[in-house]
Amino acid sequence: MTSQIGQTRSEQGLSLLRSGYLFASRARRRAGLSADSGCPVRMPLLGKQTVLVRGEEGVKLFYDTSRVQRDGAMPGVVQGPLFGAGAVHGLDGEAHRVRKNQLADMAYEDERVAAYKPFLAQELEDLVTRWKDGDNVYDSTAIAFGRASFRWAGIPWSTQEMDRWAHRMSRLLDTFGRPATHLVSRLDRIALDRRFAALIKDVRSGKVAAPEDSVLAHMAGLVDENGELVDAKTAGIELQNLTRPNVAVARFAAFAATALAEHPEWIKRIRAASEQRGGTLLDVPEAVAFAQEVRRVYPFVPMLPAEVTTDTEIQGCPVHKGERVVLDILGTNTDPATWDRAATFDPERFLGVEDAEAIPTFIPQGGADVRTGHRCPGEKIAVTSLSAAVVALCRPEVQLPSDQDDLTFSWTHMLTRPSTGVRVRSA
Ligand code: HEM
Repeated sequence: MTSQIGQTRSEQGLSLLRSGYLFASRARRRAGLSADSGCPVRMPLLGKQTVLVRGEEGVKLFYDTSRVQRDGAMPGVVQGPLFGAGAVHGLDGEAHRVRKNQLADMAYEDERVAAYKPFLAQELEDLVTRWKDGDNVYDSTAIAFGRASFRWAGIPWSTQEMDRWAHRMSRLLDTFGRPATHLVSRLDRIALDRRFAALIKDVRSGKVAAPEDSVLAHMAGLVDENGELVDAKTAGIELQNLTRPNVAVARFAAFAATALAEHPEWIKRIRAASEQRGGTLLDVPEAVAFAQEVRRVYPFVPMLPAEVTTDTEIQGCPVHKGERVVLDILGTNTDPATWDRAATFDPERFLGVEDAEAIPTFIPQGGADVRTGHRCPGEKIAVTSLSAAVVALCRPEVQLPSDQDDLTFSWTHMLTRPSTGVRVRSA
């Protein structure tokens, strides 16, 4: 542990907009620290004193509910379009515990994940066939993951309707939070909220039959901390929060395609391991390790904000009640203090690791505990989707690109991805 603290006195909002994923390392440098320093940095950010933290100590502070809260911490420009108004992400205390447990029961329990796998495998098998006409990994896996999620959730839509909503969900991720496209994300959010609220109302009125014990049936019956049914709009938003983020795994799938193109030795290994298991797409250990390494080093969620509720300190840096603490997600996943050859892409590091979620500094989908904190309940589903897509991309008939347009992406643009979506074709 160190007591060195970085400090910047000028407002850093513009730097956040300009620097994207490089913001945290630039902030450390600007404060006189090295880019990969583990020391906290204090700065004014978007009009509020903020302490930027990373690593194990940072995770401990950020997830300590006796010292921080989420309510009001996420800028509205992100919270509204991305998660939806009143979603679990912004709740605290008992309201959060009760809502979160109902969602984790759906997404985190092994039986629910097992129930998802056949839908996913079917969609990806069909996708490899569709790749004969040429497509891109991002758009095509977004549709495949969307269809698999909606079917898993028991949503009784036609394939065309599933594709329409999966497309709007993936467009949300490409457009929210940017002045030029913000309106598109608002319109998609309004349309999605209306469609999902109508579905919940139809289930509640008996007009639509939700399969017994399905995710849809449980979300239609979502209750608050007083045991009261939550309103249809909020229940619809949480049903989206159990399906939309799986569509978002398409971003990691696009990054995985670039990583495979750059590490062809892993294509051979993953293909052989799948063939040894009869050609399955599911649970291939080499593909799971590859997926974990993609989640560790490729840029997706950059940082998370929370508000400090009591005077405290981190590594000798005072943090005052009412100030903001920002957890550097990417900087924690690649923190040289805890990761060997932190900047090197090496899936080998995850081979034989039984429970990657237990690594305190591996937080691509948040840290600490799923049931008691805000950690994402969808990690098992995300890793299932991503690793199966990795196996599909390693099939002998699949051709990955070598064009730089497909293999590069901006580090200053949030959310980033290769702009082509990574073109793909199967023979
Ligand atoms: C690309 C894949 C995904 C990424 C990068 C991701 C990332 C995250 C992150 C960073 C958080 C916030 C953690 C925190 O605030 O401490 C979160 C929360 C959440 N995620 Fe995910 N997630 C993904 C996939 C999923 C999936 C597949 C599901 C559901 C099946 C899901 C459902 C949720 C829910 C419901 C929350 C709110 C948890 C809470 O506030 O208590 N996510 N996710």
